Amino acid sequence: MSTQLAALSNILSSGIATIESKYSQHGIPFPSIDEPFKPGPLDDDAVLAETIDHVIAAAAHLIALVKPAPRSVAECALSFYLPLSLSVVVSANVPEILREAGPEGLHIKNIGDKCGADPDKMGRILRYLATNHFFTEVLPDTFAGNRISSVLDTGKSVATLKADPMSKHDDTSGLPALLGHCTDEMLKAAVYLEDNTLDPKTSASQDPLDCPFSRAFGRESLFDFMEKPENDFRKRRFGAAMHGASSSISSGALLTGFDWKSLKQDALVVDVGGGIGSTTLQLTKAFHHLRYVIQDRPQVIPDGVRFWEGENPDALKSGRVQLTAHDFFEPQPIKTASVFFMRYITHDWPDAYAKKILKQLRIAAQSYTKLILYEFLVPYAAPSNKEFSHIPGAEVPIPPFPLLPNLGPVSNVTMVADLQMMIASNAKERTLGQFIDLVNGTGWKLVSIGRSPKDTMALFTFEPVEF
Ligand SMILES: C[S@@+](CC[C@H](N)C(=O)[O-])C[C@H]1O[C@@H](n2cnc3c(N)ncnc32)[C@H](O)[C@@H]1O
Repeated sequence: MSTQLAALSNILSSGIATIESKYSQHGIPFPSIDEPFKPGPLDDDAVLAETIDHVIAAAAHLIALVKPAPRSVAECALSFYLPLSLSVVVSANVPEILREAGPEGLHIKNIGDKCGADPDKMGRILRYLATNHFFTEVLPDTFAGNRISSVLDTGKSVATLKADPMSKHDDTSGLPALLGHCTDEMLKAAVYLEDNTLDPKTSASQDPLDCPFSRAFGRESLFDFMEKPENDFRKRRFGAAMHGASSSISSGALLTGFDWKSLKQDALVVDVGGGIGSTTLQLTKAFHHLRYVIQDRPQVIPDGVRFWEGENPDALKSGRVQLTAHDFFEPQPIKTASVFFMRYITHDWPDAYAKKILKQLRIAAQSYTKLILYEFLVPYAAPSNKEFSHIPGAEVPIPPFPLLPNLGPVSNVTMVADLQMMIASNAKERTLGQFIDLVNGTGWKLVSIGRSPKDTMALFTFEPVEF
């Protein structure tokens, strides 16, 4: 019987061999960390995606085994410096400054001059990031961008960013915006996690305002907070961050987890709480025969119009895509939807509130209407007890020994999204059992779960039932 160390070593060596052979079969080199990130021809290769997940899980498992436990704790206790350092460099436009400097990089004196920060302090922050493979220290005190830092780059010139800082995140990938949202308002709220979890006044509360965000910023929702005039930059950044969230993870399950082609010509898809419409944009690119309505709070609609005017103005002009204000706690005015779709909505609300949203949609549904939720599905770190194995898509393959059933840190995006929801609104990402509990009594029944390699989210399809 193989030891854990030997089994992990085998997963790593066979995984690396598979990765190298896949790349050599396609006649392309494995991407260098010194080159900017670019989507590649193998990005949708399912075998490669699974192999990479196993390699990541094995490498993390190996580190957990071999690193002395006191060192694990001490390093973890100080790991908050990583997002904090990234926050500094993104706000100071360092990824753009270093892109303009090219592969030779720039000395910290010049970086400091260009971003108006003390060179010594900026250099120390950059060295910590380079030590963790964000950026490269090409010569002592001289830094260049690399593959990881390239995704923190808005793609705009430094001059443009300085001339119009409010628009920094408009028309970008949204990943620098996602980083900014997480390391600004969310990180400032997250430091209250311990106080909120252990305070008997808030510990068991389901009130969205009894959350760490309220402790940090006052008793108002994240959305009300964003809509204050002084938070206009944060609101625009949040819209872009949601777009970044879609581009950072494959949307495989969105497109393949439900048979969108089976919907009739001009069937209506309503993206409820659709934000600026970044998910609808992906659907419109893939499914031309459908009509789409994006509903959100009135304050969000102008940002949505601006987004569509940049991305696909014809869709608005032709009426194939419409943006309308609607409060999803109020009766749903559209009664002919083929699909009520929601991404990142149930995760924003504790069960009692999310149930109200689902009930309003059920009241407006026809017998043919489907409810589709595109959300994270929290995987247990324990083996499945097969409770829901009758639902297509509920079970996933068991990874090789000794990897955790949820592949450990491969599931971290889902795990931290769950904590992020606890911070923002006392809400949650849900396990499958928690989704079943959520829809119980709302008139919807889960009929399938669509998943796709590389997509950390799942597409849940529900059909109406009596309630
Ligand atoms: C996490 S964002 C998700 C946006 C979009 N579904 C996406 O995935 O890009 C949550 C959205 O819910 C909207 N929202 C919050 N409260 C709402 C309400 N009562 N009625 C309608 N939309 C609401 C917010 O404005 C925000 O756009």
